Amino acid sequence: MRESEYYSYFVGELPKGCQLCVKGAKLVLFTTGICPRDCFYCPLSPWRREDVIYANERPVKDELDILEEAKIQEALGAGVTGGDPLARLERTVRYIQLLKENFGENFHIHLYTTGALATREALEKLYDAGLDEIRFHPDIFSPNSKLFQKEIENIKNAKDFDWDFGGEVPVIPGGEERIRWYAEFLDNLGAKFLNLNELEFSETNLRALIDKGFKPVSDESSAIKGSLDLGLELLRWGEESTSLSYHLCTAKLKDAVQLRNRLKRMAKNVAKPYHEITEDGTLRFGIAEYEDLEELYSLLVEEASVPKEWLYINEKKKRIEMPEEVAIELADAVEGDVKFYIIEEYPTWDRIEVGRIPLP
Ligand SMILES: C[S@@+](CC[C@H](N)C(=O)[O-])C[C@H]1O[C@@H](n2cnc3c(N)ncnc32)[C@H](O)[C@@H]1O
Ligand code: SF4
Repeated sequence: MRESEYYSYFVGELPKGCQLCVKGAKLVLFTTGICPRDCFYCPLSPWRREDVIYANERPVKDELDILEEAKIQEALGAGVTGGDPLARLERTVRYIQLLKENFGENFHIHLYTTGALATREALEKLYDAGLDEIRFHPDIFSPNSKLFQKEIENIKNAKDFDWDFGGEVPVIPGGEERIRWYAEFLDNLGAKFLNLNELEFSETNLRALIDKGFKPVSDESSAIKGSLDLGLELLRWGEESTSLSYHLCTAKLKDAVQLRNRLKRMAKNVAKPYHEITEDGTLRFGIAEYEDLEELYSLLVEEASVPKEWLYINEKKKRIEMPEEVAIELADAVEGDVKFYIIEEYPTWDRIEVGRIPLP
């Protein structure tokens, strides 16, 4: 077992999908929130459990939204996710074709599924559309359920196609026997890898996790205590006992490496002349807030002589955006009720604000 340079651990080689993901080069294509399962650890928010479509954070109204987002990210591939993308099979197949048609054969596409809907016919359609890699997440922690039996039967179909296939499950403390069973099942089937995810809480699943006795690692982390250590133990076991590759993907990898790298790729394509791109891939700039934006704009252009190309009236957020240095200077010079701030935002479609410093 080795530690990667991205705070994760592996045995053998990282699946191609992971290699591109850590670089922030995988578009996250969420083709539906519909899912045949109801895992107690499901991290999806209620509005993501509907039949909604997103390319990263961008809601998809038509196919152009997907292409636009992939271009902004300079994506080299996509991870197709959900819900269960197979719950809307025709749509998922169409999007895989669309990405391959527009970005070429080498645009690497992997897909996550429960396996519940992965009939031979469904897999054939995905394979014919160009899917490169498929990851199964059956309900291994509820082995007596009917759905689980069906998932396991379906997964056996994956070996008949010339793609990379494997498993991906969260490491639930106490679930080691089940994970070992799944690793052996995949190994006997001739699968390539088993990915293990450090268990994380979200607003949605926190209650259920606490009720089962799980606890967060610390106030700063979304990881659950005991999951990482168990994952490491499973990798050591897997290295000895199976010929699969393993990747233990940590909460820290997702937050500190994958997200940061994706933001950096996107920032350079969305930054306006008044934005500074920070080391974390966020956009930093100044803003002025005032009730009459037209009046404020005239004041800045005519009296303070700020070049127009440095100013942007953001009607939606009711503010004027500008370079940080200009806001600092103006905060000193302009009197009255205008409020100046330095802002840090993600370069994502939803432009989440991650920092706000008021200027005196
Ligand atoms: C976010 S899901 C997306 C696809 C699909 N909904 C699923 O669960 O397979 C991708 C992977 O995340 C993992 N996962 C699910 N819930 C998790 C949680 N609370 N913490 C960490 N990983 C989780 C599973 O291993 C799953 O294969
Ligand atoms: S399979 Fe994924 S989307 Fe479906 S309930 Fe489980 S965690 Fe949620």
